[in-house]
Amino acid sequence: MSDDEVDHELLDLLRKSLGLGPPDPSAPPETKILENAEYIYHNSIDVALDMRYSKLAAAEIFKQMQERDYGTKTWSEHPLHPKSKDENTVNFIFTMDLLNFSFWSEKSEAERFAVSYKDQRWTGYWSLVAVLQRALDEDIPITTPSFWANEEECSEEVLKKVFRSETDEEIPLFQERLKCLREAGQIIEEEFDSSITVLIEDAKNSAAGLVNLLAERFTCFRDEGRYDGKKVRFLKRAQIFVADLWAAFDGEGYGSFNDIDKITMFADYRVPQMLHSLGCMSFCPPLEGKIRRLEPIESGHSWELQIRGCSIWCIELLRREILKLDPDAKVNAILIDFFLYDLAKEREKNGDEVEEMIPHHRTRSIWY
Ligand SMILES: Nc1nc2c(c(CN[C@H]3C=C[C@H](O)[C@@H]3O)cn2[C@@H]2O[C@H](COP(=O)(O)O)[C@@H](O)[C@H]2O)c(=O)[nH]1
Repeated sequence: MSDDEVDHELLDLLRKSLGLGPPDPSAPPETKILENAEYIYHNSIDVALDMRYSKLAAAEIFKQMQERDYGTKTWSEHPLHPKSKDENTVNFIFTMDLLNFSFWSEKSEAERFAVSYKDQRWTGYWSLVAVLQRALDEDIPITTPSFWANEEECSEEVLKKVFRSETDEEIPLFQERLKCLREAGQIIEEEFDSSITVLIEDAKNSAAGLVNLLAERFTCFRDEGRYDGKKVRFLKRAQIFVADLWAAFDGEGYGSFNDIDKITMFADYRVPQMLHSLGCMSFCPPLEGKIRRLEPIESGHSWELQIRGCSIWCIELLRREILKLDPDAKVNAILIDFFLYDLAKEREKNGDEVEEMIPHHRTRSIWY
């Protein structure tokens, strides 16, 4: 019996013993991600959050977001993000967030995987966006699910060309990315009429519902762990897919969700680094030492789960603090997260303060 089935079995027993009926199918969907993050935070001994710095950071973040008029429209202003409000952008975003993981390299800045596109050299997340845009320019239908499932047309050789690098280093986890494409292509063809918009429509405008649907039907989106024996969900790429849709479509059309504020921060490796540099999050000496020595932390390790869970909870605290400053603030976990990611990349680009920042933690996985 899988963990899931055990959980359901126990829940059913508990319901019966309390004289409760079966779960109400009409109840709004929940992801349990924020609840799990709070659980991790309250049971963390190696990662801590600092309330004073979090209050200061919340005020500063809110001030800068207002000064920059930071909102959903910012998403489309990024040079590489698609601008059209149509199905092509839906497909682009799905492909992007299917593969939106693990860009960090052990090599130097000059030797790491990099993509040259539109006269610029892109690394990290932006190298993936550049790869997709370049492939489309070269008439390779890289954002079409039926293409991914077709091993003749979408051969490993074609994908090597799609993901070709300016350097000798190939994109990290190339084989895992290929598997994600194959799995997603097959499932979308078999269960969603080969259409990502059908998948979105199945969630009936619920952000939480769409996140749960992705986690349920695609193993490559099932980003979960076990902390202190309890199953915890992060679902980072499923959540950022919904968030990217919402931002790209400015909350309309395919980006229209009636519960978008149920989406939490995306537990990646860049935003926790920002939270540390803002003084909001700190690590016990052995963990901090491991991070500073760039030593790998294995996926699922307690330290990794604490970093991810406490980061999600920290952004929730920042969100609550901002709403205390201004109850009408148009701010949610998504926009705070996006803002902190963009701020991290701005700092990296300007080269300022980067030395002082702690390195990001090194976990190699397909989850983020
Ligand atoms: N929490 C969070 N994680 C994010 C993003 C983004 C990009 N989102 C764009 C969309 C809207 C925003 O305005 C951004 O322009 C990528 N990542 C994650 O970071 C890592 C890549 O880091 P680096 O190697 O340095 O590029 C990798 O785990 C990737 O999955 C985000 O927004 N939030």
